[in-house]
Amino acid sequence: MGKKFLLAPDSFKESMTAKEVCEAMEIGIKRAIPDAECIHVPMADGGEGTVQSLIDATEGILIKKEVTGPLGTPVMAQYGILGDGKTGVIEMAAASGIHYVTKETKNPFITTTFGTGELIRDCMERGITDIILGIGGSATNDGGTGMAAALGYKFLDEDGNELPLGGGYLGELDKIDTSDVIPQLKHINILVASDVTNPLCGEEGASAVFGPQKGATPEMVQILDNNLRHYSKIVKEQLGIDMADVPGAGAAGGLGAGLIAFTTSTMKKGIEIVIEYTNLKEKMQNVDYCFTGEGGIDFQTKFGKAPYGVSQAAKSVNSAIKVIALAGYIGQDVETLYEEGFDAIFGIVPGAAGIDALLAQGKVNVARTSESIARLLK
Ligand SMILES: O=C(O)[C@H](O)CO
Repeated sequence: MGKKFLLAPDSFKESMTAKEVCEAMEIGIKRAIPDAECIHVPMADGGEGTVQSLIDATEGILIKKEVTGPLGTPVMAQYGILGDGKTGVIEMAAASGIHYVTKETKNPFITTTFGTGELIRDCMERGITDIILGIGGSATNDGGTGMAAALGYKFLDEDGNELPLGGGYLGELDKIDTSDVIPQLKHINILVASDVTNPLCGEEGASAVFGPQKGATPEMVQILDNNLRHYSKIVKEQLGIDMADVPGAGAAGGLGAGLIAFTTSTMKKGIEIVIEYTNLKEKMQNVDYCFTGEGGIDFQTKFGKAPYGVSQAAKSVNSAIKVIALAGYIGQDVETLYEEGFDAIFGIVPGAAGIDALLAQGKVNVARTSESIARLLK
């Protein structure tokens, strides 16, 4: 009987989607072992590429939707519906990401997560009840108020006027009006995959740590931080929810906090969500070898990146499964991963070349490296 290989790489950013990496791995393996059985499970860790990988892994569909971008102008975003037909998967950056602003236009006083809320609303209108929401890579610092506004919450000043969108105005927040919240919202469960565990405010908070990359000067950081503190005080007083110190509340400019306050949400590590929704462990039964990988692998891989999740899953299913990782770039202290379930780690780069050429040749390099490895496994 042919050897059984499970192929579960993350994408190699700017070079290949996770699905393309699976295909290139299979080409290489079959050159060495023609009767090898290859199971493809494209992976992700909750960040960029999660929608594509989960759609590919579950045979879901991609939905395109025009929404309000971070600067208030329309952007064309996309999200996924998984193969089960009832789970939506959204990357907040698709609607509210930092790639929509430039050096000239970035301004966390006015950027908004409204478009992320519109994507959630679109899911609801299609009868979706469960949403996986990857948060991070945002242009925003609005505490998720824009997202909530798209779902019917109103943020009012002391004269009863609605505040303009953006984190710069939250210092004037006096009342949160819930009378127009979309009723179905309470039936939606959101599984939040956050890229960081920072709290909402303070030295480790959203404004201080991530505000500068979104265009905040030191003075703006101070104002934004005070505004988020004031906002969390009002939420606590009026809605009885204390979100300030929840790990991840400060992710995506405080969208983490907004999700806790205004929706039924659970935060979980992105890779755990992906492992669950792709049924990775079930697919690992009776597997001989597990190939994984990512554009870059180093000691940080063990802090929740996809190849780490895959190695842990494989060893928990059967410690005899050999876990083999491929990467374009192998970085610092990679040998520490040998204690984390990785059996071998291979670089795919054949020799010195410009980065553009290497990115363009990703599939060839993955296939060749996979073939070489598979020749040892015949
Ligand atoms: O979007 C951001 O603020 C960072 O990615 C942290 O979540």
